Amino acid sequence: MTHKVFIDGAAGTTGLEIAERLAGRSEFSLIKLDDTQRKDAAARREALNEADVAILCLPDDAAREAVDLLDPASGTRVIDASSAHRTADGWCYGFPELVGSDRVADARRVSNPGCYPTGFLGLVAPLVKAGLLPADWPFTVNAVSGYSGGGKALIGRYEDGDAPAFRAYGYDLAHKHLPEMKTHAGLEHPVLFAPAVVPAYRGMLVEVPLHLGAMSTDPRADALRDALAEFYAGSKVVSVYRGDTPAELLLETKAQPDDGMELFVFGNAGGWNARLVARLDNLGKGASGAAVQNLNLMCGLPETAGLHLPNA
Ligand SMILES: NC(=O)C1=CN([C@@H]2O[C@H](COP(=O)(O)OP(=O)(O)OC[C@H]3O[C@@H](n4cnc5c(N)ncnc54)[C@H](OP(=O)(O)O)[C@@H]3O)[C@@H](O)[C@H]2O)C=CC1
Ligand SMILES: CC(=O)N[C@@H](CCC(=O)OP(=O)(O)O)C(=O)O
Repeated sequence: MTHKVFIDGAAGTTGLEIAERLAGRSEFSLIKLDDTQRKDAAARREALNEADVAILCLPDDAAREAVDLLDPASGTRVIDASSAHRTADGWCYGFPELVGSDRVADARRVSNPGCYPTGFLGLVAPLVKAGLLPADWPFTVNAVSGYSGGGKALIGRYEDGDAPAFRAYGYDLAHKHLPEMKTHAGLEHPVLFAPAVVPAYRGMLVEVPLHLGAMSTDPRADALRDALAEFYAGSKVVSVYRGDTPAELLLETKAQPDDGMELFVFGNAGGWNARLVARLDNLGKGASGAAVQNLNLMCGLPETAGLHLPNA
């Protein structure tokens, strides 16, 4: 069976990387709109309703509009890469390792996680669920992202303009990723989120520093690492680092696409402090790779087919 897929926003950063991952896969045929039609509501409506699966790679408002363009009787299933539906009723949060592959496979509406939340939730959600980290803890997230995380506009600023060496932002403390981090980790308080951008195209480090000794659950770093390793034991996408503590974690300026996510747990000798770190590609598990993983599941195909993974 060939699945008809329409990428709405196919000319954008996330859309192009999804098409690249689907190229050459005979299980899918892509519905394409040319440059004169790609923002035309009538053409998009037709393509959206013709598709078996529509993947929305659009700004939030345009993603909501795309959902409105769907005929209520349409059988089209949706994967939304935007942040429009990540905590919305009736949408499955498209993080199969956390919500269960079966739920994604059966869903009609799947909201792809944000790139930063993928790192944060990948680290924290299983540990809160296991009772190792308290749900009422005031979590902090420090993160750096490659500039493709900001889509075409930020890519233009870095590649055509005067690229800053380091760009910290989010000082309004109201980043759009806050609701999904709180909701899907099952937290009582919003996280304190400090994002930044570095002059590399792709890649991110998402770090959660923890004062373990001040927690009611009094966990140890080794126990957190063991719990994460057990939780992701069956995953081909998420892995937990078990080696010696590296002196540094690096993002490469010319990194290749990578759809995996590696989790690290570092702790000090006294057991008071820990740093949880996720290393991922914002366009891999943070966006396009995750969308293709979800698409595979929704179409009953091997979960990691077409992904940029060593053993896929
Ligand atoms: N980049 C990343 O790492 C990640 C992105 N996302 C999310 O994915 C979505 C897409 O992001 P990204 O690919 O980076 O963004 P881009 O800006 O690179 O691409 C968005 C595309 O949508 C097109 N577009 C805008 N409005 C409409 C419309 N009304 N109808 C049809 N097409 C439209 C744009 O057209 P034009 O080319 O003319 O501007 C552009 O091609 C966003 O919601 C983003 O937040 C999620 C996780 C990570
Ligand atoms: C570097 C950069 O600008 N990143 C984006 C997030 C990218 C992403 O995850 O997209 P969603 O917002 O759809 O989740 C930001 O901070 O707004």
